[in-house]
Amino acid sequence: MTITKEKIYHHLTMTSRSFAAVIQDLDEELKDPICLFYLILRGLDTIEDDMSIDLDIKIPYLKKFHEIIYQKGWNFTKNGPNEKDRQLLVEFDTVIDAFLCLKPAYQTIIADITKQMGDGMAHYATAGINVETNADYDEYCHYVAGLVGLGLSEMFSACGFESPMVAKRKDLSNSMGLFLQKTNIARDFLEDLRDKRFFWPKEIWGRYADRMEDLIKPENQAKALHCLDHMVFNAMSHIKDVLEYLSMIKNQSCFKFCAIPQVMAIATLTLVHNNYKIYTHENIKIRKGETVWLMKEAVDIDTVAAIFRYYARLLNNKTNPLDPHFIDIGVLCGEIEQVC
Ligand SMILES: O=C(O)CO[C@@H](C(=O)O)[C@@H](OCCCCCc1ccc2ccccc2c1)C(=O)NCCCCCc1ccc2ccccc2c1
Ligand SMILES: [Mg+2]
Ligand SMILES: [Mg+2]
Repeated sequence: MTITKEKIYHHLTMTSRSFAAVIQDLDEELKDPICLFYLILRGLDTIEDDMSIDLDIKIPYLKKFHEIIYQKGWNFTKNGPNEKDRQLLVEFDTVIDAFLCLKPAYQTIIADITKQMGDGMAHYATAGINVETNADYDEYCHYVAGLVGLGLSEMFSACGFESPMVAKRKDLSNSMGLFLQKTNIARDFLEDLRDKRFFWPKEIWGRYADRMEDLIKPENQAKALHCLDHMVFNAMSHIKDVLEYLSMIKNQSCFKFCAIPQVMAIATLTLVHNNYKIYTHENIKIRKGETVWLMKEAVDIDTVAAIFRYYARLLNNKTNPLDPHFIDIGVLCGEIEQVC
């Protein structure tokens, strides 16, 4: 391993518990391109997430990041001291050196997704622009996660591991990202509220409270749980697309890479559903043993479908009959059972 490669995989393990493992298990042809795709977008996200950076500094960086990745020697030291992945940007020149060694086809895919994501993040970072409607919510999640799915599908098809059809089904690739991102947004309500980051759409929370922060008041517990279940129901709407996408993936290394984050997400969503701890605790996550079991089991479409069926039934059993979405969740779980 050259020094650069060692540094690259060090940054990967430092910035992501969940994605580092699945990226490192990828076939040699895709491991470096996807690792760098991850690090470049994590670098972009580290600028987006840092609320201590003035907008008139932040927004230009978000929009020009797709050009910065070609500038040898570039680093960024404007992150606040508490920004969790700031070291990645302080040493970003190593990422750029490795990116410039990739095959041009991968460089082009990465740069194109980075440009679109940066433009989308800049739009939603603009003062006064918030996630208000369900359409805004889908659009924001498309920018920060759906686009990752599109880029990954393009790489799978470009290297020949998967059919060109995988890159063509942008709707399914987009849903792969939306399911993961919406699960995290439902899970991280309290952390994001503390950071004054509002991702839950007003079209949803507005039906249960006058202000989003009212959801954490103990006297609003029943409405807060109905709101949470509405967010869970919204995320579940992507599951059919996720299963259809996974059924297209034939290469074993690509399949595990795609399937593991999805089964972790359905397990997390089931834990989050109807769980008042979302409003009282941060860092809610599934048990280590469950994670190990899911990573071992998610090896083929039949087992993954069975895992989704298992959690859909678990989630349905947890649903409170008084919940306005009780019927809808039951219908959706029934559909999942049919698709699987
Ligand atoms: O700061 C944090 O730690 C969390 O940040 C969240 C946020 O700020 O909203 C948020 O940041 C989003 C912007 C940067 C995207 C970074 C990323 C993530 C996973 C990747 C996997 C493979 C290749 C490239 C990848 C790029 C975040 O990390 N959300 C986690 C869900 C994103 C899922 C992306 C995704 C989409 C489709 C996929 C299909 C197959 C396999 C993995 C997939 C992964
Ligand atoms: Mg982030
Ligand atoms: Mg972000």
